[in-house]
Amino acid sequence: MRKPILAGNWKMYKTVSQSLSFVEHLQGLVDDLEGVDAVICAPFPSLYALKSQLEGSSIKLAAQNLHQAEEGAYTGEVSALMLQDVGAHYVIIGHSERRQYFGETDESVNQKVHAAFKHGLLPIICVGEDLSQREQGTTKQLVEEQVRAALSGVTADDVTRLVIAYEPIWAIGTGKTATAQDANEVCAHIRSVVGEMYGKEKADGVRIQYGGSVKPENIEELMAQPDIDGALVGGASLDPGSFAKLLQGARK
Ligand SMILES: O=C[C@H](O)COP(=O)(O)O
Repeated sequence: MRKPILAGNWKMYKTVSQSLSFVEHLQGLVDDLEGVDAVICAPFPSLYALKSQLEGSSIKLAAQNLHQAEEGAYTGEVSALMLQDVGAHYVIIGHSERRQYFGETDESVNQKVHAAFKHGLLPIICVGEDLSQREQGTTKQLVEEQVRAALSGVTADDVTRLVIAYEPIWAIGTGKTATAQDANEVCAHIRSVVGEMYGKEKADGVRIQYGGSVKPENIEELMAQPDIDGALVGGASLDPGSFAKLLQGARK
């Protein structure tokens, strides 16, 4: 049985004080997180402050990116060790916005996955097609290539610790959600690819999220699908009331 995982990706929103106020408000709304892993993917400046505020809470922190190098002259970048040091537990890798605007490639995604594991961070690996790829019918092929590339060299022990987020690009921030059945079909395909690489037992242990215009109104329908184990939520994760409802809806 896979434990659902609901992650709020704040993207480039919220100052440190806004982040702290969000968590304070959320903690007043949610007192029981049994049955769901709650993750906040905050901007870099907020992570350290949130670490202290979340002391004793089961809410986990995630970063939204990392650099693959151990350290070095990479102005503006942040390493896995630095993120682990400020309390990150997970790190998003290969989000489509990073692939689109910052030149992230399947190769750099794979390097980042290895860098994350080396310092005890658990990757949330994002994959997904754009609208033209969906219309051309190449979604499964593309997602398969992304998954195979991202997991290259990852051990069978580590594979069950990471999370894969299927996010169709055309559904991100657009209000258009893939139907729950379509989303599940791609998530099931991702699981079968992991199965080909690592065996069915391992694949059955990997958590696969859906992302793209997830809201309190559609989370339960998505979570009812057998291969969807959680969600990576952008816009609807920015408000504590909405995030609390998403956490509630993510429990299976
Ligand atoms: O990381 C989250 C995704 O990009 C989804 O964003 P969204 O929920 O605003 O569509």
